[in-house]
Amino acid sequence: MFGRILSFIYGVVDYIIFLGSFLYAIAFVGDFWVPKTINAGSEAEIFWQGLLVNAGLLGLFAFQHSVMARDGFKKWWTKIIPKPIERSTYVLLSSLILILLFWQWRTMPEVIWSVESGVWQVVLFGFFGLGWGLVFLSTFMINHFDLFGLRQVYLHLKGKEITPIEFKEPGFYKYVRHPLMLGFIIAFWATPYMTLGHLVFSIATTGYIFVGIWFEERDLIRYHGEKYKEYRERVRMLIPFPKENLGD
Ligand SMILES: C[S@@+](CC[C@H](N)C(=O)[O-])C[C@H]1O[C@@H](n2cnc3c(N)ncnc32)[C@H](O)[C@@H]1O
Repeated sequence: MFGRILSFIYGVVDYIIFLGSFLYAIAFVGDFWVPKTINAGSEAEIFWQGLLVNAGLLGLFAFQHSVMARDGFKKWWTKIIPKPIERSTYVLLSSLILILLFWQWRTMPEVIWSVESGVWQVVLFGFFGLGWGLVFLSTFMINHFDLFGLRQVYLHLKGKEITPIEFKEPGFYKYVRHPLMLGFIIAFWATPYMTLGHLVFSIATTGYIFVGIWFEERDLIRYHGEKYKEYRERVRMLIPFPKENLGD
């Protein structure tokens, strides 16, 4: 019982760290409210140095996120750490790498575009908010508490078996297969003030999202077989229009 309570506390603490880093990410990318943002903080003296540091930070996040989410890694990893805290540990490491990124990010202030019109600024901020809203709501449509490890430590606390999440098509998932990723793409690109640093961030994260989707769908087909294949035939990856309307 003691171990179960400890696992639960570990899961809750990880979730709080995740929530803090997620909220910070909104302000970091949006370039408001917090002292260190994508455009505010330390600038590398040599351009290539800054680019290398930023690429390294983004690469580290992508590497951790991709490797630790794979089945083969999980099988090996759960011989070392207990299964109920596997997801929480994944979430914790992701959050810590994000915090490292916020802290060590080098600004690259060269302006790529700057929207002066007040109306367009509001429109772009609206899309920025819409993107984050899409991310947040999509997590609840799949299973917010499973994605961030709380469900697993709760079931363990109650002495119940940890069952996998079934394939489903709730809410936004009826229109696109990856609404959460679509939300990130919108939030990362919708800005009235695009600097070179922000552009590097947006290009790298968008590229990584496509790689992540490829890996995720490979796993989803393995778990859910024909059901997911049929879903993929019928529903688009990211563009929320019925397939037949765009004729592919
Ligand atoms: C961070 S969520 C992202 C989901 C999706 N890629 C998106 O952008 O909305 C990743 C988890 O969602 C699960 N997942 C993705 N689509 C699903 C679906 N239609 N039904 C159930 N689980 C799904 C994957 O197996 C994975 O564990």
